[in-house]
Amino acid sequence: MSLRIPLPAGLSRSQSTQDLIKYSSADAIDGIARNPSHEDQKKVTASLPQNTVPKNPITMSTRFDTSYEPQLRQNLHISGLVPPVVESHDIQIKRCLRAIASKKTEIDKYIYLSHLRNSNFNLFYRLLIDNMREITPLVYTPVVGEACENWSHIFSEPEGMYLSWADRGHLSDIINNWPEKEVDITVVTDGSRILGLGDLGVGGIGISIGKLALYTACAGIHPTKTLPIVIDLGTDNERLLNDELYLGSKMKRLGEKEMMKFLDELMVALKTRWPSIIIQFEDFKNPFPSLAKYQNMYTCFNDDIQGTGAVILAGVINAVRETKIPPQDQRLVFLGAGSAGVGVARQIMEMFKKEGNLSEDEARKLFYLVDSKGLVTNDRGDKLAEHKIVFSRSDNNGQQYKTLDEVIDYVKPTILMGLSTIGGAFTEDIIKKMTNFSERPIIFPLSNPVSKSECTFVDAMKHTDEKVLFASGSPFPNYEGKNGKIYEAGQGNNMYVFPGIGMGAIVSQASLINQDMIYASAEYLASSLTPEEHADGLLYPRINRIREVSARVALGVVRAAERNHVARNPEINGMDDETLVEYIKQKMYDPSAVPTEATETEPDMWTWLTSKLSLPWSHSKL
Ligand SMILES: NC(=O)C1=CN([C@@H]2O[C@H](COP(=O)(O)OP(=O)(O)OC[C@H]3O[C@@H](n4cnc5c(N)ncnc54)[C@H](O)[C@@H]3O)[C@@H](O)[C@H]2O)C=CC1
Ligand SMILES: CC(=O)C(=O)O
Ligand SMILES: [Mg+2]
Repeated sequence: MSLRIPLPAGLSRSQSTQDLIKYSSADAIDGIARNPSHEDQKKVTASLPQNTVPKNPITMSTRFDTSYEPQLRQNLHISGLVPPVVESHDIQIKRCLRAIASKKTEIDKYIYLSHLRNSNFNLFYRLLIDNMREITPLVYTPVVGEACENWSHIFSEPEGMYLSWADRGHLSDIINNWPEKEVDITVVTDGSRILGLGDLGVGGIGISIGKLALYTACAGIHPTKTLPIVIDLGTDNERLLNDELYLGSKMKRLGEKEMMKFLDELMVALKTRWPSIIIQFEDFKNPFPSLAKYQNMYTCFNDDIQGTGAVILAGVINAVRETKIPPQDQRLVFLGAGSAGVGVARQIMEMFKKEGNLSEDEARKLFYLVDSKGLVTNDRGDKLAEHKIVFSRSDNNGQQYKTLDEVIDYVKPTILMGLSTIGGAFTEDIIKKMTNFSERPIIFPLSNPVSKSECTFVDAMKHTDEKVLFASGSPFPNYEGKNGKIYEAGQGNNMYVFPGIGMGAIVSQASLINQDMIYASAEYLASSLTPEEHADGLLYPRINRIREVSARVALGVVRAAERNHVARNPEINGMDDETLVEYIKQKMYDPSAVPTEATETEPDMWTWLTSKLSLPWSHSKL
């Protein structure tokens, strides 16, 4: 039985890795995707609706780019306010890279990059898109974790909205304070479980900002159309409560009831101001109630349950194929039975049902979930949280398995997943044991940031004699094998799907984001690897191709939205895959697409200054 998922129509597997790296050029992206003739390509583009090509207006925070020609500077009234040289983004990026290299700590690099984003987001995104592998870890996991932990100490500009319990009853008015007229997508966290770092209170806004930066870099959602939000319902983090610099409300975290009340009001406020807004829930300690309540009412999804489920499903599809063991003969142990663990287990179970022709019950029996109390069983004596019940075992003959070691000996798994927040939990002994149960053990330590990863890439490679099929939540450096071969660690992080899910929902104007759309994101991701990536043993595409990959994921999401009758954009009716993917790409923000001349309506310096003074921060459009 083959698990190979067919490529979406038009996706070529024939391009070289070198080509892929040049994805920032529109021609290169097209070449990778379809390898069309130039004439074919023109036909596709000509058939697109005329308003597709996005405008990229000069905004307050792109106003002082040194790439502007003298005439444009005059029109913008910025002559003399920028150094005289006119230089390309490439040259400016060299300066940025030098500046980053000169910073002594990673958090200093993070701070520098935040300032760059706020002072010239076109340059920031050019830098990020062209250097995904190097810069992503500085704006996302792992460094964003450190930033969130220290948020109240490094804070200098708002960059998003802080909504507190004291604001309830007025959330609509407060949402109206956001200076941008159009918002396509928001990431909302309550800061209660940031990566594997626990309750970081309002510092959690760093994760909303980081996720949205990736929406822009990976899927081309315009930066001004993204809105990071943290809801501040207190914190149980004593360090923060005792810190005079803490920026949030100094009170104990409120309970589930208050949170739902607050979210009810927030959802209405967001939808009232921006009726088509996509809402992504992120890093809630208990995200199940909000997903259950809102998923059929709003265009929303939960990244930790659904995004993670989809991205790991994609990696597992590719890894299971390598093991040559059919789904019905796989056995999976999950360390961690929280939102991510259960979300991932659910998605893989769906795939096993489909690909292995298994009933729900047969598929479910392949999964063994372990939480802080041991193997999740019906008779272990505690009241199980609702989300765990579906995977709770009843075949343990009254025996309770308390440690991961015991569970491994009992289950003899072929697949080991880590979503536990326990760094180093996959010991040498455990990794070695995995080689007894499968020639190619699948070991995915997925907890973030790196310090919480259940094992390192080096350990997984060494202790399995380089046989492991590996993916981690945070990036690991390459590993040089015994024969000098260089192995790359797969990054099983929801960043491979959430940008495409969001973009797909925006492009299709989806009224809802349902399971079929989430599952499609995994299928299209799994099938997006090039032959070279397969040959190199990768489970995920190389990260420098992520913009191309996100367009493919978005295509899958749009197709699923259409199948499920939740797509509302009449422009996409009847488009074939080739035209649709072109349409998606043309919607993508390109940081280099700046106008060469400003219109006469550009304000002079005085108007600019007054508008800047009256606005909370500098991203506002003129
Ligand atoms: N790679 C990725 O894309 C993603 C990774 N994650 C990571 O997964 C981790 C968990 O996230 P959530 O499930 O949302 O958190 P959660 O708090 O809902 O779940 C954590 C789970 O780990 C279990 N656990 C805690 N200590 C344990 C111990 N000593 N032994 C065994 N189990 C233990 C808990 O009982 C719970 O079931 C975090 O580190 C997060 O960063 C989450 C989402 C996406
Ligand atoms: C990646 C992510 O969403 C998390 O670690 O929570
Ligand atoms: Mg998360």
